[in-house]
Amino acid sequence: MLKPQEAFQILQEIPVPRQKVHQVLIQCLGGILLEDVLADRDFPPFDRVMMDGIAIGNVEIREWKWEGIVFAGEAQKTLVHPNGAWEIMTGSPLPKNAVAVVKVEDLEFFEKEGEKWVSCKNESIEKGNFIHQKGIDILQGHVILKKGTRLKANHIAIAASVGYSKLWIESLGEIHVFSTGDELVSIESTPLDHQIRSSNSIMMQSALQHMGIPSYHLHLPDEPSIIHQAIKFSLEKSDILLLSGGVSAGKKDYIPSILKDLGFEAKFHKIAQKPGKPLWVGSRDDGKVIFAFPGNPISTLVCFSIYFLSWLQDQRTPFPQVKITGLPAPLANVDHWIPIQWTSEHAAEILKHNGSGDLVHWQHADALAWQKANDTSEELIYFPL
Ligand SMILES: Nc1nc2c(c(=O)[nH]1)N[C@H]1C(S)=C(S)[C@@H](COP(=O)(O)OP(=O)(O)OC[C@H]3O[C@@H](n4cnc5c(N)ncnc54)[C@H](O)[C@@H]3O)O[C@H]1N2
Ligand code: MOO
Repeated sequence: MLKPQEAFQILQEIPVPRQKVHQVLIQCLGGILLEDVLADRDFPPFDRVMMDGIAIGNVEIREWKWEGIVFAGEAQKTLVHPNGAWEIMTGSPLPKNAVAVVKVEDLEFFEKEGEKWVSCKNESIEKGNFIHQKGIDILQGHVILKKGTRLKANHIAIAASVGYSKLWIESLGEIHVFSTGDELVSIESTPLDHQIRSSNSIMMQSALQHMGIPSYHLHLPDEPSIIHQAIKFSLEKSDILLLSGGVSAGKKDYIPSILKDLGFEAKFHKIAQKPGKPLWVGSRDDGKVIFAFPGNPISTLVCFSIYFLSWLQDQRTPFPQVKITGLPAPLANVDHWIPIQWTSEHAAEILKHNGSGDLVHWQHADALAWQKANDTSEELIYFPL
């Protein structure tokens, strides 16, 4: 049977299907930029005041005549008197002829002969203080975001600031998530004795949502014709499908044969690992990819976190070794994913649990330690959860 390491290698060969879309900015997070984004003006576009206080033209004196007040959003003023000061707010354009800004905390405003004055006790005032100089960040026409950037929240802010309300990106379309099994009922239901509430799909959907990936969920009964129809229909709308349940050896574990009927080639089915042995991953000639996870909640969690996310993000590598207390003896010929909880920065202990159907004891898991088959070492590499 395939080892986890071999499964990772196979996954690397399966391209992640992405679509080219001109997407509204709010939905661009996580997408890959297909165009250079240019600065439409200098940044900042004017000498921007960085502190509430006064703008002055003479840094040698400590008393200035008040000339007026300017707020952010008002057009640039002019400092008329060489020893004058404009009262200014953060974000306002520096008045013409001003060379420095002094913070309000260092100032005292007072009246002299019916006129308003301002003084400062601060000894060091230098030209340029608290002025965000026009064009110092970037000049108009220069590339502010490079093609190929994977968009994070800060990139979205930059695109907005240079006037791009839409971006050409390569993005994942909606991922369709299926739970399967006649024993499962919705979260809102009161289950009968032999039923359980479905938890796998919401676990996956919430993780996808956190990554900014839209998803759609459907629950399917253990009825081959319905499963076939629903998956066929989904494949017209979605490039990536995630399924849970129905992939092991039970009489109603129809998923692998249905996926074969729908034209999918199994890249692998079953990995020599615990939990998550019956994981099925396949693709079709048109680039569609399906991950069918073993139904036990922990098996889905482990396979989703380790295999699916590493494939999707093309970047998850295990973390360096950590010393773990309480490790069980290694399994013969089967790699073991062991839930661990941190006890200090570089050490962890194992969590005792009741197998891959036990969500309860796994709630404290910080990471998954990777104990390879027959490996007796006490230091293991791990994936954070
Ligand atoms: N004879 C064999 N039996 C089993 C094998 C095997 O190799 N030979 N493998 C075992 C392993 S390992 C796992 S893991 C499970 C996986 O089975 P399936 O993928 O076929 O999943 P189901 O049978 O449909 O469900 C298993 C278990 O998980 C619960 N489940 C399913 N979906 C959900 C959901 N959305 N939310 C919460 N819980 C879910 C389901 O009720 C079952 O209790 O097979 C072993 N058997
Ligand atoms: O994959 Mo199973 O998780 O060992 O129960």
